[in-house]
Amino acid sequence: MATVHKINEDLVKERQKCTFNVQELTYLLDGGEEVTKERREFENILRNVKELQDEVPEVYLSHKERYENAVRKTCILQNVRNDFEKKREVLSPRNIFRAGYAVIKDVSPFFLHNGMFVPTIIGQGTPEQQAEWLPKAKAMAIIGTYAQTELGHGTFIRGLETTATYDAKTEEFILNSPKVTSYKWWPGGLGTTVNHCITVAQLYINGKKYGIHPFIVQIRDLETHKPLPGIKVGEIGPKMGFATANNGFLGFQNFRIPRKNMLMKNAQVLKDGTFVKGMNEKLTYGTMVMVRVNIVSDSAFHTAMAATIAVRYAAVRHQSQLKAKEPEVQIIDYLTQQHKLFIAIATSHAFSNTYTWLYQAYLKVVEDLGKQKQDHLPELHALSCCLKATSSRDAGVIVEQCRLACGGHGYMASSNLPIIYGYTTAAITYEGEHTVLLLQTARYLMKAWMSALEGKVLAPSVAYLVDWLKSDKQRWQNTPEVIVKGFQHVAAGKIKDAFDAIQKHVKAGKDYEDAWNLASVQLIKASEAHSRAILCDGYLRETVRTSSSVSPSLAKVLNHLVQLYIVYWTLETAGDLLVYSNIGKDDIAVLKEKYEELLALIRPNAVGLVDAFDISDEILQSTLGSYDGRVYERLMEEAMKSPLNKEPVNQSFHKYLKPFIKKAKL
Ligand SMILES: CC/C=C\C/C=C\C/C=C\C/C=C\C/C=C\C/C=C\CCC(=O)SCCNC(=O)CCNC(=O)[C@H](O)C(C)(C)COP(=O)(O)OP(=O)(O)OC[C@H]1O[C@@H](n2cnc3c(N)ncnc32)[C@H](O)[C@@H]1OP(=O)(O)O
Ligand SMILES: Cc1cc2nc3c(=O)[nH]c(=O)nc-3n(C[C@H](O)[C@H](O)[C@H](O)COP(=O)(O)OP(=O)(O)OC[C@H]3O[C@@H](n4cnc5c(N)ncnc54)[C@H](O)[C@@H]3O)c2cc1C
Repeated sequence: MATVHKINEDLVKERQKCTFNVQELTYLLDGGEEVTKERREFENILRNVKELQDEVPEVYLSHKERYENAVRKTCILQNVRNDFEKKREVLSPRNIFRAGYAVIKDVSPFFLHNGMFVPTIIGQGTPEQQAEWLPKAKAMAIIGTYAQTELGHGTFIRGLETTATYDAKTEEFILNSPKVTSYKWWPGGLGTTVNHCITVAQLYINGKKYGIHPFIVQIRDLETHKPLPGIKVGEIGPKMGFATANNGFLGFQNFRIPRKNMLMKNAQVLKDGTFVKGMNEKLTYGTMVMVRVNIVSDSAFHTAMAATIAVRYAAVRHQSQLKAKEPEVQIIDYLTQQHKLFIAIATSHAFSNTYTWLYQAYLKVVEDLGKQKQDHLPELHALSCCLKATSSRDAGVIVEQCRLACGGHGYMASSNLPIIYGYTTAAITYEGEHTVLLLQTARYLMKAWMSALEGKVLAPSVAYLVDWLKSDKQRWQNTPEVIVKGFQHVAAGKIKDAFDAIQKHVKAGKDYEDAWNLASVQLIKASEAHSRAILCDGYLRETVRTSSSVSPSLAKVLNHLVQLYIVYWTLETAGDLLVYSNIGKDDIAVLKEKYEELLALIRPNAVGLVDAFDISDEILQSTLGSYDGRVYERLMEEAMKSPLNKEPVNQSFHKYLKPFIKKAKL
């Protein structure tokens, strides 16, 4: 029988202090009691699968062993999931995503299968193509990835070099990787796991180039798993994180695939080689838009993980005295510690709230596209780009801040913060590099500004530009609503400045493209300001909306959090607000006090708030963040698992140290 340990006394006291119902918040964050129950039930089943327990912590395994262990466990996870779904409903994607962390400590080698391979078949395939591949892909009879990036190009996908040349005689495409730079590089699972992939390649028909399109390609034999003739595939080697994601490379040499393997929901190639244009060539980029939306939710979860670890640890950890002769204090009672941590909790809520409305906006665009309507696509693209960029970047900063808040122990692998940092920061680069995505949003903002100047009606997310042009700056008040307006004024001011900078360069004789480049630092600043205004506005609106449907005690805490988020960012960007809004120095002084008040209000609920994220110990994988707070015991237990502690004297002593010391004595 498993030993039941006592909960750390500090944590017991913290939980007693909590002023709201933790369970109620968990249900709210999950999207309903039923979702929470389903999640817990599934996590509980996984917890009891003996084969999923690691005898040796993964960190001590070699690169190869780690990968093999990840494949082994991912297969078990998939089987458990299939059994679960036979008896009950299909698990929600977020619940299966979360549970994955309890199984694979790092990133699953199957990750891109569900993350991008299946969604691309859904988003880019015709009904016939979906009927052919989806059942096999969903059942995992075929396993795939998304192979777009190449050694030479990741951002500029119009520059991809893999070619798909149509041969009308055989009704096939011939895939080739003409140069080393045209090798696919990065796709998750490609190294040694998948047997299929979506390959994004330049289409050629009769010598004419038709741009990039997605193709389904089988790359390995389904029986032997050997690469098919004409395929060169392998793993790219160790990275900063993503240790078990099995990222790979792939090259083609006159590799033939049938015509029906080009995903043709948008553009088509007919049997005779006629090219039929799609409604909008950018619809080929659809999977990326979906993943960017999802990354906002992932950023919320990664932030919640780090906050849970660091807040619980801060409640357990005592260090230094505030006053002489008094006991050492819980480090959570240092205001500087609260400053580091409470914004982590609020940020996770801000991203969850943002994801809720952004996902609805995404679904609406998908529905519209089905009716051949694409009016809201540019706005969704602009929003998904800047919110992916900002949420992943903020999450990276927050996770690192949480690590620092745990002092030396945060640097231990067993805290799990290094691995969380590894996959959180990867998201800043993948699915569209940070700066590049901010610049995509900036393109939209420049057009919006021009439309505003022309007096046109703007899309809701940029409608504030019209208000800004119409009215004088509002009289400043230190209320969340007026502060959000202030963020909009900053965004509008920076958008205008960037626009004017481009115009100035153009007037001085520069090409528009050069002018754009010269103004691009201002452009990314405008995009960042726009993101912050959107995040604060959306978070405030969602909180107001949900507050009416939850208990008054929970509504109060949610209100503290959203205020904290808004005031935190006011103080962080005070310089901008002083330039672009009516805020005064005195207002900032008042807000500094307000911020300290909010920290004090949140303090009794800090542990309750991270408990409400309801991240099980199996998912957290952290000596510092477990529910029972046995921090020191767990650190010691984990240390004892080091292979170096398995023998009293390591052989290197006899081999190297002893002769070395002897020589030194002579
Ligand atoms: C078990 C679980 C355990 C552990 C998991 C742990 C951790 C993982 C955590 C979370 C991950 C969660 C989910 C993620 C799932 C998978 C992700 C994993 C790995 C990442 C995979 C990848 O990275 S795939 C490759 C992604 N690549 C990119 O994103 C490339 C970026 N580049 C581009 O998108 C484009 O090239 C571009 C947009 C930068 C430029 O394109 P282009 O040159 O063609 O366009 P222009 O700039 O000239 O613009 C022309 C007009 O087109 C408009 N436009 C551009 N894009 C779009 C679009 N997508 N939709 C609509 N419109 C678009 C643009 O706005 C221009 O319009 P104008 O009106 O201004 O002309
Ligand atoms: C962990 C991980 C997993 C990945 N998984 C996959 C996968 O499964 N499938 C897949 O296809 N790809 C994958 N990728 C690749 C990823 O999508 C690309 O790395 C990413 O899109 C960035 O492209 P890049 O590497 O070419 O960077 P680059 O574009 O070369 O960026 C280098 C620098 O140049 C700057 N830059 C580039 N273009 C511009 C511009 N127009 N204006 C201003 N600055 C610019 C960038 O801001 C950056 O600072 C993965 C990457 C990582 C790190």
